[in-house]
Amino acid sequence: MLDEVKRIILVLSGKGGVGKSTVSTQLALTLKESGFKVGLLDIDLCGPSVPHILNLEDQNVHQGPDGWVPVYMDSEQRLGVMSIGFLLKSRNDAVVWRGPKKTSMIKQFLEDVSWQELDYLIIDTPPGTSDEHITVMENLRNVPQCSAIIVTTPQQVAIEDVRKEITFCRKTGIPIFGIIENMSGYECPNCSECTNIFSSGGGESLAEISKITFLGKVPIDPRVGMLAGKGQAAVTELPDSTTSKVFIKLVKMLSDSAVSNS
Ligand SMILES: Nc1ncnc2c1ncn2[C@@H]1O[C@H](COP(=O)(O)OP(=O)(O)OP(=O)(O)O)[C@@H](O)[C@H]1O
Ligand code: SF4
Repeated sequence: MLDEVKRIILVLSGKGGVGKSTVSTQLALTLKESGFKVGLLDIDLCGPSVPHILNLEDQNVHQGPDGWVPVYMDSEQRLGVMSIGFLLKSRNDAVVWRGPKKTSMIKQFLEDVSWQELDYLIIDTPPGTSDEHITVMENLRNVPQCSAIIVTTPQQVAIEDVRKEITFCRKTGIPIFGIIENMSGYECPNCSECTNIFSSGGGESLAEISKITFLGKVPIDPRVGMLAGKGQAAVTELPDSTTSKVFIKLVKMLSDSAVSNS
């Protein structure tokens, strides 16, 4: 049930492993820490990693009178989470469904979760442009205040896939809020020096060429990798890190754009 959701952000990536779930979870946690009411919906049916990242793997969802009740991260219920992972017996259970079954599962995820009132619903999608994306786009096309954040790494191969993602959003009519470049250089946990091990700036230049807002560069930071599995936010655990600053800025950009749209 999306009637009480003020704003939906789809998190997309052209390739797997670029840090889409890390961005989705850190964005959701930063929004929660900034005082918003947030939902995080993981529709990566073949590799749901959100329950693991948020340390919620032993949790189950149950049916309430108004639909599935999300798993809450906190007693004040400021961050609710729903993932196919909660419905699988083990993290290693693969979901081998064909198109129609996947489509109906995603529709249920979009329609039957009892989110209550939310400022933001973050949707973590699988990589690429699959059946899941088409179903989500078809169902959200007419929802006001729905936009996409595209996650990429700086390398050329990832950038090529992002171009396809941009075309997909433009064809399906979902506005792109911006592009975020993850794994952009390596931030040393000791002295915070950032070294560009690979190329850097590919996402930024693609954003410029495509006239899309660039949302920032998140470096490879081993400490951020270690937050996965603990459910902790970079903004609270690593407040001085570049990652924390990028997410605080992103939340401000989202809030400012909500004000300018209203
Ligand atoms: N900025 C970062 N610094 C350090 N480690 C990171 C960073 N971003 C992601 N990682 C690590 O990289 C791995 C892949 O990240 P993540 O699961 O977020 O990618 P993904 O794009 O969602 O992958 P998939 O689509 O295959 O599920 C994880 O182990 C994660 O902890
Ligand atoms: S970046 Fe600085 S602290 Fe990190 S390994 Fe190099 S010299 Fe040492």
